[in-house]
Amino acid sequence: MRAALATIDPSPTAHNPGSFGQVSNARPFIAFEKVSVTFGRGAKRVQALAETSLAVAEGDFVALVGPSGCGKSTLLKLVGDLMKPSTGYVYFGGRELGATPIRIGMAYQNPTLLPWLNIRDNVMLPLKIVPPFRAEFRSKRKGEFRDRVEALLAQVGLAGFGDKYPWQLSGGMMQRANLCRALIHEPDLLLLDEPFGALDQFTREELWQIMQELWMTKKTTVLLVTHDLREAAFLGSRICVMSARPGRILEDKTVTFARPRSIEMTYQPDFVALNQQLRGLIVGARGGSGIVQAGGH
Ligand SMILES: Nc1ncnc2c1ncn2[C@@H]1O[C@H](COP(=O)(O)OP(=O)(O)OP(=O)(O)O)[C@@H](O)[C@H]1O
Repeated sequence: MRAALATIDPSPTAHNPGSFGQVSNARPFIAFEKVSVTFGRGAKRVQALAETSLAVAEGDFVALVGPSGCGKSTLLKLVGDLMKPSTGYVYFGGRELGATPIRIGMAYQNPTLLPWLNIRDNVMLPLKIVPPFRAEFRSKRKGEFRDRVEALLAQVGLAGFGDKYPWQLSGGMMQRANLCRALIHEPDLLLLDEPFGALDQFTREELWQIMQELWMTKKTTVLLVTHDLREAAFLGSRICVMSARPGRILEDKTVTFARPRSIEMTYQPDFVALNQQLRGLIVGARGGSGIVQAGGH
């Protein structure tokens, strides 16, 4: 195990073009250094991720896109410490993952709210579990922590819904509550794995705007996995396009559209052009069949 981050070569290489495009020589907040992941052995061996390096600055919003099965979720699992790389290292704040406590918030496609808790208690759950909040949970749960939950619920348009139970909410409302729960403990890093994938288009676009506002106010570092190229370009400050399995980062694009971004903006020519460019990269990565998953322009 390596304790601290050796210098990662910040220059793009032929093997991994442009993957450090945005990051200076400064120590990155999150770094994947030559990580690869292989599952199984022998005939059942599957290489999910080819040797991949990626540096993420604090406050970045990085969207990961790429063909199905290319290893996007695997990258999130690595940084979430849910699995170890077969080769390479993952660093947080310059030290190998695990050496420094990291607070992580997660939201996936299906909101995992506990059905026996009301929305307020669901959102408050991380404060009960995660240090340093848990030490003060008993004394603050009816005061400061409750106020914090109510403020966050109001920010996502759920004021007055704290007493409701998950089954009393629509899918979009549950996902808003899910985002609140992912953010209530002020995570260092927010991991989003297709969190809006199951929603209808209008609800999804509403949630993009809410997510953008949350990110702009909280400045949390975010890694988002999505199949929706409009979503990636609306939310991301960077978009990393991955190759087909075994995935690696083919292209690392900085998205410079001014914020706050509006839904109308996504129909403007420069936004559409970016989407087409991304789509072309993914079609190429898939072998040029022209069929891209839902959401691509
Ligand atoms: N535990 C596992 N055992 C064996 N293979 C696995 C395991 N987990 C993932 N894989 C394989 O690794 C590859 C990458 O999976 P991953 O979920 O990271 O892809 P993805 O890009 O997120 O896919 P999608 O876009 O379809 O959600 C896939 O081919 C998957 O089948």
